[in-house]
Amino acid sequence: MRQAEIDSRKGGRLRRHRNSNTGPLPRFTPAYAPALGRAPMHALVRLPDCATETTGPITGFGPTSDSEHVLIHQHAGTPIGERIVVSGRVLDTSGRPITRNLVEIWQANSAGRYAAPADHYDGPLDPNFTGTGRCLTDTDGWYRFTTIMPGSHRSDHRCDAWRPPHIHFSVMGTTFNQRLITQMYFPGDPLLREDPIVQAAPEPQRSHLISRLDHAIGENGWARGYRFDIVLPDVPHPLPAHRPHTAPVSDTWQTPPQTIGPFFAPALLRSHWHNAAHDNDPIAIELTGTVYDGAGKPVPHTLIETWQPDPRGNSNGQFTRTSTGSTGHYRLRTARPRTNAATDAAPHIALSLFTSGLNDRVITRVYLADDPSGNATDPVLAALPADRRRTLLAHPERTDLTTRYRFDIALQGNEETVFFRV
Ligand SMILES: O=C(O)c1ccc(O)c(O)c1
Repeated sequence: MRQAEIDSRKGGRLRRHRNSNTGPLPRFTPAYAPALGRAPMHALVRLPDCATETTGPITGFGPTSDSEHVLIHQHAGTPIGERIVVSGRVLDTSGRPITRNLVEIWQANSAGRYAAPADHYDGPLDPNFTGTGRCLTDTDGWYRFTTIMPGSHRSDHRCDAWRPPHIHFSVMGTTFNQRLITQMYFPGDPLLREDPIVQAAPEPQRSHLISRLDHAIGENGWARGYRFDIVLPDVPHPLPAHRPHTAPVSDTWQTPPQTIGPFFAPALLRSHWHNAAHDNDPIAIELTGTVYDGAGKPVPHTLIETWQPDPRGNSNGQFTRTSTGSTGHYRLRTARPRTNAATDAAPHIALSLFTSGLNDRVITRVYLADDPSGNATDPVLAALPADRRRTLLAHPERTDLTTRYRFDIALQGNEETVFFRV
């Protein structure tokens, strides 16, 4: 199909989106091809502030070693490329530093190739570069990585399109609401103007995706420095006595999300993170399902994270992270959700889904279908039309060892899952 034809079909779909007054999803962009089959068509449903989404995993899974922020020392030899230091502060819009918070990055090597099995671009791999790093912010919200300048990646969606060199950033934030995945770009890059992922972010936020050359951050004669600050939305803070360190910034300073893309696995996944329950926990449940696109096809390389606060209302809840891998299917293990002292909601699990084609994550809730009396009291379920309410129910499938629930997620189509705005 010719590009003009593709664009006009996409345009038609987008117009229908607008006319039906249901969407599109914020930051939907038809020029970013996988968005077409994946961006939900229904408007996001506003969630009331509730303990589930206003608590969070705080540091998530902390780094296991100090060297994880130096990406050029992870192998026996030195990776090929220009050395750079990337550093900045993580703040909220009140100017409060987000401290001891997990920042994770991943990027292509200097030839534009990711060391991820899902990347089939034929640029050379560098045996000395994985391109993944992690660190915790310090007490002023600073993070710092030493890496190499990424090359431009050939887009899978158009053979004549090259992504501007970029570094993917994942920041846990202090609550489920604040969780952010974005991308950092480099100043003066002519590819920025034509990249549909960058362009999907509205100005003035778009310019906050572009780092600043900063010699104070680099190391004289050894590495160039780039400054990239990340501003998360303000949320009720778990530490009310905490004093702002900088002046508050306006909401338009918030760092916009950017797609996770398909190549996050080496950076974000560890083999045990899909399991938040103890091995012999009698109340653990398994949650399994498939993520579907609008054509009913499974969606591979999708990141799923779940969160449920401790039922006593403190912040030691359960967090899981897993992916749909190459099959589109996911499996995780967590505690059976219980009634939470701090909410009037029926037991449920909060779930975020990040995938290529979506510049922002989508958020949903998992309720258990075998708790009809509890679900009948839930104000969020009650506010939904009956035919959409059922998309939030996980169905039990008994096994010998544990209770397994099935929760399929449809990004589009007749059974489109209800997605929320927080
Ligand atoms: O969604 C994608 O296909 C895609 C590919 C490569 C990237 O670097 C990226 O950010 C997204």
